[in-house]
Amino acid sequence: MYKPVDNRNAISIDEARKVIVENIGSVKLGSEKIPSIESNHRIIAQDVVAPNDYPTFRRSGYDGFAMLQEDLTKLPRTLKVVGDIPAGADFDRPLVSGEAVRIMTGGYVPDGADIVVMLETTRMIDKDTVEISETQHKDNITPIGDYFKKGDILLKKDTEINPGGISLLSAFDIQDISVYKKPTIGIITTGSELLHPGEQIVNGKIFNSNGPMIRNLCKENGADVISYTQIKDDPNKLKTAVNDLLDKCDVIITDGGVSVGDFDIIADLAKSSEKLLFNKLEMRPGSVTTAFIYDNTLFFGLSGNPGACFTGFYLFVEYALRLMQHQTSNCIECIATLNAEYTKTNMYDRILRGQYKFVGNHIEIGRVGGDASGNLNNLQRATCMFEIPRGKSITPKDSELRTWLLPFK
Ligand SMILES: Nc1nc2c(c(=O)[nH]1)N[C@H]1C(S)=C(S)[C@@H](COP(=O)(O)OP(=O)(O)OC[C@H]3O[C@@H](n4cnc5c(N)ncnc54)[C@H](O)[C@@H]3O)O[C@H]1N2
Ligand code: MOO
Repeated sequence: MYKPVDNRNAISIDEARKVIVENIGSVKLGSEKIPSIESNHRIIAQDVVAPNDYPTFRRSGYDGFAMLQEDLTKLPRTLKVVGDIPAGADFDRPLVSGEAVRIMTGGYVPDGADIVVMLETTRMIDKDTVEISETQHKDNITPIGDYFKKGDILLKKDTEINPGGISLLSAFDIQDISVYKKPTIGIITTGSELLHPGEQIVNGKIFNSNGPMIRNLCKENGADVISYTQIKDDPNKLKTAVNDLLDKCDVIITDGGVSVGDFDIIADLAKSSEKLLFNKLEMRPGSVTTAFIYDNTLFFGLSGNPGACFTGFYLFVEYALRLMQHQTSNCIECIATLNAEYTKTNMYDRILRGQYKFVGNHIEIGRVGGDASGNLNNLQRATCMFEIPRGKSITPKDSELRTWLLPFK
C-alpha cells in the first residue's frame, strides 16, 4: 500500500489523517497520578467515581428558618426560635413541633425539620419568636445525594479536565487523579542556514523561527517538549540527534529537509523507516509533509517553509497529538463563506491562512497576509485556515469553503 519514498505518492488531507488514525495505536501513552488541582486540560485515564453522596447532609437553599411543615397548616403561625445554625454548624437534637431554628444558605437542616422558610417571608415578633404568615410552595431543602449518589461516575475516562471538573474533584476531596502521561516530544530543526538567537545575520542565513513556533504549539496542545535541538544539514548529526531521542520520545518532530534537495535527510530517514505513513500530500503549502513510524516513535517531518510548517502542524501534528490523548482535534472544522474572490489556481488544494468572523448565521472568512509558503507575515494573525479547491477555475466571492478554526488564537 505504501509507495517507496522516491516514488512519492500524493494523498489527500483526509487520507493522511486516516493513516494517522490507523497507526496511532503504535504510540501508547501510559498513565500517572497527579494532584487534581494541577490537572487542568489533562485527560482522565480511568472513570472517577463518587466516594459518597453529595450533598452529604440535608442542606438549606436559603437564609431563613427551618421548621416542621405540619406547623404551617394554619397561618399566621408563631414558632419558638430555639437556635441558630450558621454556615458550617451542626445541630445536636431533632426539631419538634412548635420550634424553628435560624439557618443560613447551605446550612445543616436538623432532623425533624422538613421545610426552610425564606427570611423575607418571616417576621420576628420578639427575639425568641418568629411569625410565618405566607403559604410556602416548596421546602427549600436539598436532600442527601440529590446531586450525586455514592458510586455515580463523576468524570468519565478520556474526559479532558477543565476547571469545572477540578471543582468537582475538590468537592469530593479527591486529591489525586490518574491521567494519561503527556506525549513526550523531541523537536529537531534542521538547516545549515539557521542561526542561533543573537548570532550575526549574514547573507544566506536566517534565524530559526519554526522551532520556537513548533515548541509552543506542542505545549499548548498538551505535550511535553523534552528536547529541542537545532542542527546543520548533516545526516550524521541528524542520526545522532534522533538516536538520542528515540527511547525518550513518543513523537519526534523534525523541521526542514523533507523535499528533494541534496540535504533532505528526513526524506532518507523516512525511506528507512518501518512504516511510512505519507510523504506527499495533495495540498499546498506543506505538500512534502512527511510522517512515519520508526522504532515505535511517531515522526513528523514538517516542511521548513514557515507557512507550510504552520499548516502541517495544525492539520496533522495537532490532530495526532489530540488523538494520542484520546481527544478530537481542537481545530473546529466547518464550512465558511469566502469574503473576496481568490484568483490563483493550483493542481492541489491550497490551504490559506485567514481570519474569520461570525456574520449573521454564517462564518465569513478572508485571507490575511501573503499566501506564499515562505511568508511568515500572517502566522500571528491567522485565526483560521481554509481550503481553496484544486482545479483551473478561480474561486468566487461567497464560495462555501472547508475551514478550520484554530484553537488558542
Ligand atoms: N526541486 C524541488 N524543490 C522544492 C520542492 C520540490 O518539490 N522540488 N518543494 C518546495 C516546497 S513546496 C517546499 S514547502 C519546500 C520544502 O522544503 P523543506 O521542507 O525540505 O525545507 P528546507 O528546504 O530545509 O527549507 C525550505 C525553506 O524554509 C526555510 N526554513 C527551514 N527551516 C526553517 C526554520 N526553522 N525557520 C524558518 N525558516 C526555515 C529555509 O531556509 C528555506 O527557505 O521545498 C521546496 N523546494
Ligand atoms: O508544499 Mo510547499 O509548502 O508549498 O511551499
